[in-house]
Amino acid sequence: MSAATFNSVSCSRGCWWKGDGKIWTTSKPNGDYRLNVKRHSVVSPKGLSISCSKLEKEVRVALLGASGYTGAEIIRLLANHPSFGIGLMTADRNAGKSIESVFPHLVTQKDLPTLISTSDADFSDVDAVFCCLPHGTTQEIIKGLPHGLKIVDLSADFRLRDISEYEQWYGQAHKAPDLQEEAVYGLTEMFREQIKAARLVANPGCYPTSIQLPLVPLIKAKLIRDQNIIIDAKSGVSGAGRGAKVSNLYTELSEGIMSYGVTKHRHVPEIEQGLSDASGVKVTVSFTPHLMPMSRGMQSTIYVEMAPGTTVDDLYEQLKLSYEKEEFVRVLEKGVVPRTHDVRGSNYCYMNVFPDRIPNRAIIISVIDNLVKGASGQAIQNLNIMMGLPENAGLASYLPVFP
Ligand SMILES: NC(=O)C1=CN([C@@H]2O[C@H](COP(=O)(O)OP(=O)(O)OC[C@H]3O[C@@H](n4cnc5c(N)ncnc54)[C@H](OP(=O)(O)O)[C@@H]3O)[C@@H](O)[C@H]2O)C=CC1
Ligand SMILES: CC(=O)N[C@@H](CCC(=O)OP(=O)(O)O)C(=O)O
Repeated sequence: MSAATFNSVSCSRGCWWKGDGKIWTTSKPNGDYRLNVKRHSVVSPKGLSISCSKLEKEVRVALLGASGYTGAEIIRLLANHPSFGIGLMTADRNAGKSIESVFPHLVTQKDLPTLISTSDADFSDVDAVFCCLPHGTTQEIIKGLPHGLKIVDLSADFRLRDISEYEQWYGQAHKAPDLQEEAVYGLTEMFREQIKAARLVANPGCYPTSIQLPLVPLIKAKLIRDQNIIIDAKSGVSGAGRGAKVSNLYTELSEGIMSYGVTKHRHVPEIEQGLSDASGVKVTVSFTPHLMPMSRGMQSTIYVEMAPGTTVDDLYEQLKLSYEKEEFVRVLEKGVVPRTHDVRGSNYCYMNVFPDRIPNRAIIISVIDNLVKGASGQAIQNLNIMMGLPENAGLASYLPVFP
């Protein structure tokens, strides 16, 4: 016998509920209670484990890839979110486990659903999806989701407008070109208006976030030359995800620095897409990422040529002006060096600009936490906007963790 064969039950609080096994309503005031039924253990109304709880979090989100680093970070950040509750969590190798068995630091997060395989997920009870799956797996999964859901995809699968460029840099054909056309690039501070109306937001990569935030306003204002931009960037190892790789072993990483993806990192086309849009002509950059012996954090040090007659003070004032109303982007006092330590665990980007010793050149330093502003924090910022909530909901209370 399944839950659908009866239509009225009472819960442990003693209130009566009506329903069909899937959707339940109660006569409780304002309908702000949710009935919790363990559907898989249903034998009869008598055998049901039934309780109801006050519905404080009215937006139900699904978390695909909850057993990865960005998934865990979304769970951590949502603990303080006033409106987003997690209704569904998926995993691959970890399907069938509880979240605290995968991430013991989340043991205090009670009432989270058991991790299930993405292919077993039922989306009928959720309003929105955070997709934290590896790139290359995401297009087909998102294509199969019910149309009414708001989706923020943290992977790179919908970031490049030109699908031939996706194929060139990611080594496989795009599997959802129609969806690519409707996807909105989720660099929040730049595309807020488009994000409001979006159904699918492509959350930016961590390096592109730390690089575009300082460069886009300066290029738009024509204060720097849009050519000969050199970007030297460094990331904590969590940027590579939780999957085991020899190159990410402690012995390989500790007490050393490693450049990787030299001249061919897949974030190049994403960075160049954003900078070219800002400039109006094709921009190419020299970009070299480095793996640092730290778990999280990202710094981009960017060398630029200033436009004729422009000073470093002009660049500084433009950045100040561009971000004066932004909560999560801070242009530090003149001369103060941004440090990854100062944004760790928070959704902030800190930046500053310095004169180079070579005339007409400037050095920009931008730092973020790759897992927060570079991934899960910006994803929540975007879903807040998509759901018509305050943009800082659930994010403002996270101060950086220092040291
Ligand atoms: N880490 C970072 O700093 C950033 C990451 N991103 C992007 O966000 C996405 C998630 O990254 P991250 O959390 O670091 O990655 P992880 O490798 O830590 O986690 C990946 C998640 O996806 C699940 N998974 C893996 N393969 C499949 C599959 N074939 N089908 C269904 N589920 C699968 C894993 O399940 P299980 O572990 O149970 O096998 C896990 O839950 C990636 O696209 C990444 O590029 C974006 C910005 C920054
Ligand atoms: C240290 C490290 O390996 N970092 C990742 C970037 C993480 C990121 O921004 O992610 P996606 O584009 O994958 O979403 C890399 O270089 O591929």
